[in-house]
Amino acid sequence: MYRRTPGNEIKKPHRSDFQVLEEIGRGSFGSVRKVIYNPTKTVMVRKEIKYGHMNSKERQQLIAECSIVSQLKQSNIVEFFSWDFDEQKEVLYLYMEYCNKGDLSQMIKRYKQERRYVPEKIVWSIFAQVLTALYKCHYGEDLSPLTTIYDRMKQPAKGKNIVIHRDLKPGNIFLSYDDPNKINIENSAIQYNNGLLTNFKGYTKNEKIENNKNENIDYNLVNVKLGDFGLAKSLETSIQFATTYVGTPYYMSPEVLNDQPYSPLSDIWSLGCVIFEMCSLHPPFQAKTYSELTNKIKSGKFERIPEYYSNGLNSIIHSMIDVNLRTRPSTYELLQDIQIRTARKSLQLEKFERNLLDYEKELINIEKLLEKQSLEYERGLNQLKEQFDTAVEERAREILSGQKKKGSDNPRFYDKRLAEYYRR
Ligand SMILES: Nc1ncnc2c1ncn2[C@@H]1O[C@H](COP(=O)(O)OP(=O)(O)OP(=O)(O)O)[C@@H](O)[C@H]1O
Repeated sequence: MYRRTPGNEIKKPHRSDFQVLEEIGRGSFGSVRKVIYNPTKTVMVRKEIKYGHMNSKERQQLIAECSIVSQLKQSNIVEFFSWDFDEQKEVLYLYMEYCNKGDLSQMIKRYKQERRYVPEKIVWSIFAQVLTALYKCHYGEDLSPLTTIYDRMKQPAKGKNIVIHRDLKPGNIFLSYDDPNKINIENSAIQYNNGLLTNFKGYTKNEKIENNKNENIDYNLVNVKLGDFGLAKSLETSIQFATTYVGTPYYMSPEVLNDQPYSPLSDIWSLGCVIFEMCSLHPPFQAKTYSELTNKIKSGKFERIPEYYSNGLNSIIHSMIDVNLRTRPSTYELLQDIQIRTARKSLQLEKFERNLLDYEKELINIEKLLEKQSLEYERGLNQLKEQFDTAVEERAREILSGQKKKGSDNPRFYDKRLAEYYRR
């Protein structure tokens, strides 16, 4: 992301390096737009956060959290590229990886509209990927790949750099196909034409966005990316958060509702609610009023997920939505579950297979290129051979007729052609 300048020093991207495209949504703190980072032609999102109302302490906290989140690099976490300020407008811009297949709330909505359950294999796969992201956040280290599903996992060290998400909900779990940047440029409302950005022919912006909404997505193939975290903490204390946060706390743990501090286990409660919703197509606790909802959450009583799903899945969800913090499992403990291990192993194998296929495609391309080069080489050689034969014939005719062509008495006239022939 950081490009090298002629002086070879690494330069932080500037706002002018980004081409701003269409708005893809609006959150509590401002709009989210697609952008292109011109030096690498990469599609990203730019999220804006208006900070005018914050006092200097809150601003400093926001910056500190940006820098923590920017260091969280893991393939199941939305990559954070850079940020900058527009001091006049008092807006902070965050530049992040663009996830091209929407988020989990949109996926749940689709299944609900189609009156279908999300297949259990997809539920486990998404569950395992979010846990992999949470492992990085809660323990500050990457989860090692599994050799077999029975591998013993070493107990993670007590993390120094613990990051708690604090706002885990379906809308913050993003979905993406592999190589999103390539796909995005093709699917975008604009396209490259000889290096210039032009409007996509035949589509108005809105039609194209609408088309993307109706596009077929194979949820077996999506990569899960956890996004939008950390920042909630600094914003939560701000006046804007208090006045604009209108969301219902469906995923908030009872301890947080009771004003106790967030802990990694609060994320586990929220994740339990998200997985429940993926199965039941509605959150575990619903109510008409805020106080009825918080009472239900604090009681911790909710129904079984539909019979369509296994007892194993039902019981792991119930273990997570547990009011008792002492018995609620940690990320590490959840990763021991045999179904989670199976889902992780199968994701690893699928990725390996995809890499093999890519490798095979690359080999086929190289083979075609070599074939083309060898044909061109042969054609060139034949041309030279013809030229040489013609020259020899001409010379023979000259000798026989006793005539001389200008320059042909110079032996180098023929040597040069011969040398070229043999050099080839
Ligand atoms: N990295 C991303 N890739 C693709 N789409 C994104 C990305 N980040 C946000 N979006 C989309 O932008 C829209 C607004 O997102 P944002 O996270 O700001 O708000 P929200 O989650 O809807 O609400 P809140 O601000 O209360 O969390 C959503 O439709 C979301 O799916």
